[in-house]
Amino acid sequence: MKKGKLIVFSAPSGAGKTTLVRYALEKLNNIKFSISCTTREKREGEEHEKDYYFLSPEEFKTKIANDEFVEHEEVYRDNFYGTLKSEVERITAEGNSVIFDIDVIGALNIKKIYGDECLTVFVNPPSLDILKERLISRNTESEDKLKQRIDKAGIEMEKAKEFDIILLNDDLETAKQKALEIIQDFLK
Ligand SMILES: Nc1nc2c(ncn2[C@@H]2O[C@H](COP(=O)(O)OP(=O)(O)O)[C@@H](O)[C@H]2O)c(=O)[nH]1
Ligand SMILES: Nc1ncnc2c1ncn2[C@@H]1O[C@H](COP(=O)(O)OP(=O)(O)O)[C@@H](O)[C@H]1O
Repeated sequence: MKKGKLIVFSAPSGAGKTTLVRYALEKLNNIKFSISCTTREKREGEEHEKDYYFLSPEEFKTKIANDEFVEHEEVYRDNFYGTLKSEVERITAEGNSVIFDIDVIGALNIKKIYGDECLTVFVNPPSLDILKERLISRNTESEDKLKQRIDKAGIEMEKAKEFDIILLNDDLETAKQKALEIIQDFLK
């Protein structure tokens, strides 16, 4: 059986990585989503064990103590996120490749661990103003959470050059097709 590879999509909040990752998962059957753990509250429409493993801070800390994470971080104030070793093992053991939707630091850490077996894709918004508009129109964040995400975006965008590929998400259809091409090319 061919060993699975790792594809990491990353971007500032609101750039469109979740939209692109969901599209790729719909279209390609040899990639599976790495479900992360998080301590943030569940948004409307999200499901436990599908979008995230929604954990209490205590449950999250236990997993850190038991060394269950490949990487983990406090991405936003008081909100922890982490990739489980068991997710990567489960998916690659089935012969599938893993697709991640994680933050910029997490992405670069995964790349350090897995090297050439891993492709990092930075989803670039056309501009910071458009990023803000998308986040506002998604309508999922309080004023405070929105500000945290926007404040972090500039620093995250400076890291784009450390990624294997930068994917511009301006016209959504074009970006979706480009995302499929990038993944299929890497998995060839
Ligand atoms: N390092 C790391 N970041 C993660 C993980 N899971 C999700 N994230 C990132 O955490 C950030 C916040 O995610 P989320 O709360 O879903 O908000 P959104 O980006 O605004 O949709 C995003 O950049 C996610 O990609 C993970 O396992 N590890
Ligand atoms: N190319 C695009 N043009 C317009 N809106 C977009 C585009 N890509 C994504 N969006 C919208 O922008 C918002 C943020 O996208 P999302 O995938 O949640 O971003 P992220 O996961 O990076 O935080 C969502 O409401 C999504 O529908």
